[in-house]
Amino acid sequence: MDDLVTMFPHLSHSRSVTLLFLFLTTAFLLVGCSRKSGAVMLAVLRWLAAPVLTLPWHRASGGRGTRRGLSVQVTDRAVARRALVQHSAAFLDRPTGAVPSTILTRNRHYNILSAPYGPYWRAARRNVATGVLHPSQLRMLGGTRARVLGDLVRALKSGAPAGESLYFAVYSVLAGMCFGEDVVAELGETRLRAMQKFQRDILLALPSFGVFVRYPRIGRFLYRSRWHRLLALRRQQEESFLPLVAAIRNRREASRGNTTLTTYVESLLDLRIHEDGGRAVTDGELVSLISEFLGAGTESTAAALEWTMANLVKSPDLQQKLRLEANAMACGKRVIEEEDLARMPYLRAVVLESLRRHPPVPFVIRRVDGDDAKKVIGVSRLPDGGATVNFLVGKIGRDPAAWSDPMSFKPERFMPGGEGDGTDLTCTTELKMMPFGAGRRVCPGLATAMLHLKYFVANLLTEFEWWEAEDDKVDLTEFRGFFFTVMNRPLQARLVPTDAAAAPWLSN
Ligand code: HEM
Repeated sequence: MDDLVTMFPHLSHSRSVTLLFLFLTTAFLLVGCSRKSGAVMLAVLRWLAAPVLTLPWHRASGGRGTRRGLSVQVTDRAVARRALVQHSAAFLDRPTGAVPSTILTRNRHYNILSAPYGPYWRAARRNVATGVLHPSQLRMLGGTRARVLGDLVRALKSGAPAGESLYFAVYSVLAGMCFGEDVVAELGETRLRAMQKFQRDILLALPSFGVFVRYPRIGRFLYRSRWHRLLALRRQQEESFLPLVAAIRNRREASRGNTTLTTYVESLLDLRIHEDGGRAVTDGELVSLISEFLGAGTESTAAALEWTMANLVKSPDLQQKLRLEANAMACGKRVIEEEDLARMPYLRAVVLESLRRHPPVPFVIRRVDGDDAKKVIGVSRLPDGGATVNFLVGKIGRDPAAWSDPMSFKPERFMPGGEGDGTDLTCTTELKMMPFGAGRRVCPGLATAMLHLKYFVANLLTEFEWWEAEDDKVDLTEFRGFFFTVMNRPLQARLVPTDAAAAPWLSN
């Protein structure tokens, strides 16, 4: 039954939905509610879906975008920039059901990713971008990063699997930024790991919940066990996060004025939506915003970190070149910190090449309507309710017109004089790759992600030599999840400590 989720990606068209509803009701009445009825209904729905998905919409012009059904796919860099940057006002909303929180809360509690363009989105986005993700705040988090790096290095030295350990490290840093170091310390590693696990469970289960957004009225009756699972997962989120929020709320009065560092939860408690009567963020929104911060921030950054380390394992010569740069920076220091990273051009090149070659978020998606959008995507009319435009991030970053030998991993292309020299990740001046999206809804975590990627890669290379395991070769095959592109098999590597004496702080 899972393929129903992908079968009806665009059934928002009013006629299709009416037709679907009539058929479904008839089928339901005919076959009754027995378990076997599911298979019959699936066949009916499949049959019903076929003509809807093959509506003869014409091809989009203005690049190599092709238009199928009610969806436009853009692979051309110029079209992507024209749409997302130059005509950003027409490309502001994401389609309902394309983002996790919309699905999990059935459109009831928005976070930044799922919010339609408007006062709530503006306030929530400004809060995170000028608050916890702002470079001035990141600078104050050196202690959190060093604590997590220490735990990570210890785990790797004791033989913990590389891929899984990288994910937990990224999650731990973000949890520190979200709740504060003291709350995370009180939680302890076991509970933090449990929180990360259920966040992952949600991500894996989400694709199967899309039916409840598309069929809000009948979905819960047709897919009863899925419905109960969705409610249970959301309840688990609330039971996990809200007690932490309450603890922070009680505690912060005491520390008010004593610290310049504001955690994400504290900033959310202070947030007011001025254009909406000055209201505070509701508990439902709080849970969705926290879940987004931990989920979107971890899965994307950790996937990129894993891809980067995997490519370095595959290319010992590149790894050694980067290690020399890192060692020169580490010289006599406990850890390579933020200010050092800015002086490591090859490190930046390696991370950028990894994001170009393996962007963790495979597409950027928008719901569009109106004349401006029509002009940009090159169509004369749009169906009722607009169209979905899908910018294929991976293809754009591998465009042979922009990148020589685009499938190869060559960090040198981002060094001075290379074709990627000066690449603008926000795509404001030029769009050559767009791993963080573009335009007004570009990822607000860009600077944070780049800092964490560079920080972990640099320090992990000074700590270890990363070799391919004899019996478990690194496999660079991609697994396309619903929201993220990750390694098909988690990274395994043979780690050789470079010099235990160089890191005496780890023996604490
Ligand atoms: C390597 C790491 C990351 C990658 C590749 C990535 C990628 C993306 C992409 C492609 C988008 C969609 C942009 C668009 O539609 O134009 C996005 C949006 C978003 N990202 Fe990230 N992201 C990363 C890290 C983070 C981090 C660390 C956070 C926060 C902790 C974060 C929070 C968000 C949020 C809140 C949005 C929604 C923005 C909006 O709708 O206004 N991301 N990200």
